[in-house]
Parts: sequence; structure tokens; C-alpha cells
Amino acid sequence: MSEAKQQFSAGVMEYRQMGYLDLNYTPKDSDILAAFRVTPQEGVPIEEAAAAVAGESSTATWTVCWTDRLTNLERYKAKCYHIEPVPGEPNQHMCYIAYDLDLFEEGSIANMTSSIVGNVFGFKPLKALRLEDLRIPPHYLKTFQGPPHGIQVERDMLNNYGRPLLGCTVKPKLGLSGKNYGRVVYEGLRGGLDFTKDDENTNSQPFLRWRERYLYCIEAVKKAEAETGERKGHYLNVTAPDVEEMFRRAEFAKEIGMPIIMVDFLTVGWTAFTSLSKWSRQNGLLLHCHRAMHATMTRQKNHGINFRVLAKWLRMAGGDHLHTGTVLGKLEGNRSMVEGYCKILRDKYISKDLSRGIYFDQEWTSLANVMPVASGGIHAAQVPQLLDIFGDDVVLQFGGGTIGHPMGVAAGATANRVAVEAVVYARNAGRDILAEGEDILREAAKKSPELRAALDTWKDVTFDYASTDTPDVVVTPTS
Ligand SMILES: O=C(COP(=O)(O)O)[C@H](O)[C@H](O)COP(=O)(O)O
Ligand SMILES: [Mg+2]
Repeated sequence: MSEAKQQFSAGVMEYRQMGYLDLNYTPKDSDILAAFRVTPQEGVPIEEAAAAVAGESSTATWTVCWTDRLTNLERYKAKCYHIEPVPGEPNQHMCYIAYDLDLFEEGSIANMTSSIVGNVFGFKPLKALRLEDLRIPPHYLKTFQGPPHGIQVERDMLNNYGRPLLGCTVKPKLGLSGKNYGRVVYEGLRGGLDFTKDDENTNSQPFLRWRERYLYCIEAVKKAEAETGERKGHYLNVTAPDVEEMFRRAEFAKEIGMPIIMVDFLTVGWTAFTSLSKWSRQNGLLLHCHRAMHATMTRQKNHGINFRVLAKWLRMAGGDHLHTGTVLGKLEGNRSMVEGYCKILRDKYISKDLSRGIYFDQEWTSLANVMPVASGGIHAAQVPQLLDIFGDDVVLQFGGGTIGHPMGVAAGATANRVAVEAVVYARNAGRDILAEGEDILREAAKKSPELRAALDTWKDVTFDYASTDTPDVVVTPTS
């Protein structure tokens, strides 16, 4: 039987016979490309596993369907065009798959995720599957709005240049009354922070309903602005049980004059998030994005979705801030990986760089960029390393590292602000902030009892655990 005829004979057929493996295919500029880490079940050849991933994430099912002949399946089939073994991991291969642009609805991350990370992750012949990276062509990017504002507009709104922005998550994150909550916000902002924020699960619980929290927070922001002459903000979390309620909260945040809101973009879902992003641009509010729930899919190296893919989708759907991990703090984050996420969020063009886990070149066309947020178990003594890792365009968020200060919340905020200004000043004067970091902070602490107390309290606190997610290819610097 000829190959074409065989392809349309009734019965079950291997995916590679159905044309989902095409190692001679040259991807088109307009194709969406995906890099999958594939671990097949024992006895399943990698070529079949790779073809199945391409098939199940595009047009295929488990048997031949006569309706396949009613369309141009050749065009709509995703094609695995390249397979390579993962160094040091005998059961894993990187499989590169190309998808035709017309497989995806314009401007819809919901549609893209239902396709590329849909059913295929539960497919029985695979032991594990991880989406490591995507190449999004300009043709598709231009159907997205992207971040409502971006880094430059944010700095202009805040009139704040040349240093990292400083934030703080209110703690305890649950249980405070509105008045006490507002006091933390006011103390943090008057002490020198630019932002304070609701935590991911601070929504509208019985002990503190959202409207009351919003009113106490705006009062604190306005008071701190009047006292310091600086622009301040508190990210009001608008995450809500339904979309209508989410917008009710966002509208109220705007009405009372808060310049920024926040949302847990994964738990509200891509459709709700994309609507909120468009609303934020139309209404001139910055949109901070907390990534609660991400580690359920990003943390294990052999299965799930790498965070860099979530970061790309977030930049497409449109957030102004995104949590990226801190490298040094209490939560997962290998340095090379975090540097890669920051490049994805901030740069206009990103080159393939396997040492940072970046599998494709990526041109961002005219989409605005996103401010990374380093948050989770960080404190003033780490500012030299944080500045070395993140540079200036970042929000450094110290929750416990502000509110846990022995002299109080405002003193905690002052310690962080003094540390950041001293290290930025030293760097700008040409000093080596990594080698001399401790001296730089100790010198600054001579005139700042707040910083001295912070250093004495936290200087030895580190979270030194092995990362679960590291690059496959480690490039050692030559000089
Ligand atoms: O509550 C905090 C940090 O509090 P603290 O500063 O007291 O540790 C944030 O929710 C985490 O940063 C989230 O993690 P990530 O930023 O990795 O998404
Ligand atoms: Mg939190």
C-alpha cells in the first residue's frame, strides 16, 4: 500500500506514521515553536513519543478519522522537526515542535494553553513532559496588547529613576483589622518604601472586607505622600470569586485614586487576567501580578511548564510587574534561570542561551516590558547581591524583612531604603559592590541606626538549599 493510502486506512496508527514527525521540516518564520522535555514510558521510542506530543497538541486523535480527508491536514498538523538527547539524562530528550499560526486564535492565551499544554500532559505513553520554552513569532505577538504600561511609563508615573523600587508585603497576611492593616502601610511608606502590597490570599475575608481595606490603604498612601513628597502606592489585590466582582474592586481602586492594583494572574485564569490588563491600560492603573500556584507546575524539572513560558504568556497578555524569585531568599530560584526570566520580561530581543534555559531567539516587537519583582525571604544585608543579580529595573520586596525589624515597621523600611541608596551610590562611584558590599553597608549603617539593627538581626540569614530547576547546559565564564 502506498504511504498516502496507508495514512488514511481505518484503524489505529502510530503518530509518526500519521506525519507528526518530520525531521526534514524547516519551520516557517510565522510558526510557533515549542521546546518540550519528553520522558517516554519504557519501550516507547522517542520518535513516537515526540510525534504523539505534536499530534495530541494539534490535530490528532488515537485512530484514523475519515473526516481527516475533508481538510488540509498537512497544513494544520504540528510537526516535530528536531530531537536531541538531554546531556546526563538518559531517559529525556528535547523535542522541538512547530505549529502553524492558524492553529491559534488571535490574542488568546487561553486558546494557546488549551492547545499546547492541554490534554497532552496526561497522555499515557509519556512518563513525564515539560514545556521548556516557546518562540512566539511577531505575526502572533501583534495580536496581543502586552503590558498595560511598561517600565518607562511606571518610572515616569512615580517620578522615580536610577534605583530599584522598594516594596513590602503586609504581614501577617491574614487576620489584621482594617485600621491595623492601614497602619502597617503608612509606616512602611513613610519609612522610605515606594510600595506596600496585599499578599496573594488577602482578598475579602470575614475579618477584613475588601472595601474597608482599600479605604484604610488609600488613606495611608495619601498621608505618606504628603509627608514625604514622594509618589507612593499600595497594590490592592482585586482577585475575587467572579469576574464581575473583580472589576467592581478594580473600579473602586481607581475611584479612590490608587495608582496600582494587583491580581493573582494564575488563579483568576488567563481570560479574566487579559480583561483586567486591558482595563488597566484604559484606566491608567499599573498592574502587579502575583504568581501564586505557579510552583505546582513550574518546579519539577521533568514535568510541567517552565516559569519562563509563564513569563512569556504574562508579557503577551499584559502585566506591569511579575514575581520572578529572588535567588537568595526563601523560595525556589536558581540564579541563571532567574536571570533568564528577567531577560524575557525586560529585553526587546533575547538570544538563545542554554546556560539560562533559553531555547529560542525571541523578538518582542513593540510590546512594552515588565518589571521583575524579587520577593520572598529577603532582607537589607542582601542588597549588594540583589543589585548585582537584578540591576535597577526591579521591585525589591521585603515583607518580613521590613515588618520584622526590631525597631518597628518604619525603621525596617528606612533600613531597606538606606541600604539600596548606599549600594547604588557605591556602584555608580565605581566600587565593586560584591567584594565590598559588607563594608558599604556597614559604612552606611554608621549614620543609620535602622540599618545597623537590620544588619545585626538578619546578616546571617540565608536559605541555602539545592535548586530543583537548573539549566542543562552550564557555561563557565572564561575570564
Ligand atoms: O509573601 C511573600 C513574600 O513575603 P516575605 O518577604 O515576608 O518573605 C510573597 O507572596 C512571595 O514573595 C511569593 O513568592 P514569589 O515572589 O517567588 O512568587
Ligand atoms: Mg505571599
